[in-house]
Amino acid sequence: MKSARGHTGSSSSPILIRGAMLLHRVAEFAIFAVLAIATTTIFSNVVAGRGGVGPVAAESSTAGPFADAFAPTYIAPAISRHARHYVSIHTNTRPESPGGSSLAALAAASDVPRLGPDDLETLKSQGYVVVEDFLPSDSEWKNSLRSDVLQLREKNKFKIARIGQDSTNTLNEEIRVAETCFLGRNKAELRDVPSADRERLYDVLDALRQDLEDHGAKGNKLDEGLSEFLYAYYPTGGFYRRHRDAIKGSASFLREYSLLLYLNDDSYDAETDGGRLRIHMDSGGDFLPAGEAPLFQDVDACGGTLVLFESDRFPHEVLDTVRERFAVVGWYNRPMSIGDLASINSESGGVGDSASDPIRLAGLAVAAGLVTVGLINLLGS
Ligand SMILES: O=C(O)CCC(=O)C(=O)O
Ligand SMILES: [Fe+2]
Repeated sequence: MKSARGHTGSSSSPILIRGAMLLHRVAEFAIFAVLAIATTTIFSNVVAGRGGVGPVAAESSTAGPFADAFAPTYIAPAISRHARHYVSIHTNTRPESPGGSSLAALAAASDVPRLGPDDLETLKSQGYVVVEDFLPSDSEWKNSLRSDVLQLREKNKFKIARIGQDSTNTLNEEIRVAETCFLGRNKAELRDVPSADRERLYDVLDALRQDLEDHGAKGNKLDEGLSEFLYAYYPTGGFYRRHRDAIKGSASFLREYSLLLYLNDDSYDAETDGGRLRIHMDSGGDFLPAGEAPLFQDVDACGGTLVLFESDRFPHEVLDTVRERFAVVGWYNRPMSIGDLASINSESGGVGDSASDPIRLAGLAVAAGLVTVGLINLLGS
């Protein structure tokens, strides 16, 4: 017995010790991983200004060879040039978020337009939804937001829009001719031009985020601080050629839903004024694959129309404008995970407009460093 116990003891003890050591290292790594996520979150929030609606991030994705497999899971409508295939009926009194949310009361109280159950269902089933008259045509507020755009342009708050991610963020006037102004509740650059209408816009964007989070197809949490919103102004002769909003391997891949809310005035007529949004449904990325027939849906950029789509599914473009064109553009992002961190750092860098890039990248680098140290500890001894 004794010798058996002794025998057992002498061979199992190293196993136990190794097991304990391994557990210790796994725990160590877990702590590093948590620290890494916390660091990333803190940096995201610092950069985003921590308001409901954060500023930030790279503008839309860029041209480049298409790498990802793209397999639509729905049958798109027949090729369309100037027809809207889907029009969601909007009533001026939007129902509250079906599941109810902490924002529902606020939304109802301040007359914030919301998505209806049908809109959410359509988004879920086809990956995009076009909601005409999300802001009713007689909405004074829509006109006030357009005035806000003009006011911010006058105060030089708009920049010539760039394309691409971070360090590759380039001015390419063959791809895009537009001006943008990043938005966010705590955006320092906008503090000297306050606007109650813009504050209301943030409420609407927050409420939409809540609806998407509660009832969207993707089922992921949407990160308040990482969401990105901007005003886009296209002069006459403006456009934005075919592109994707979410590119694998870059921080734009955190984008779950793209949002467009048009602010054009009631006399806008897509037939004569141009500037339609074209949503592509072929199997390509930034380009239509050779030999494949074009398949797309055009959306008139009528003031008050809201468009939402899954960011990683639909290449899209803005057709040439014949008159100035106004839009709110945005992306609802999911929180960043360790997996994202690894893939973002191994490829083209983090999210960020040119001003916030270095900070964000430093944050990502610290976070990545912590993960690496954790890994080294785990593998090392
Ligand atoms: O203005 C629009 O309709 C689309 C803009 C867009 O696709 C973008 O900024 O990524
Ligand atoms: Fe886009």
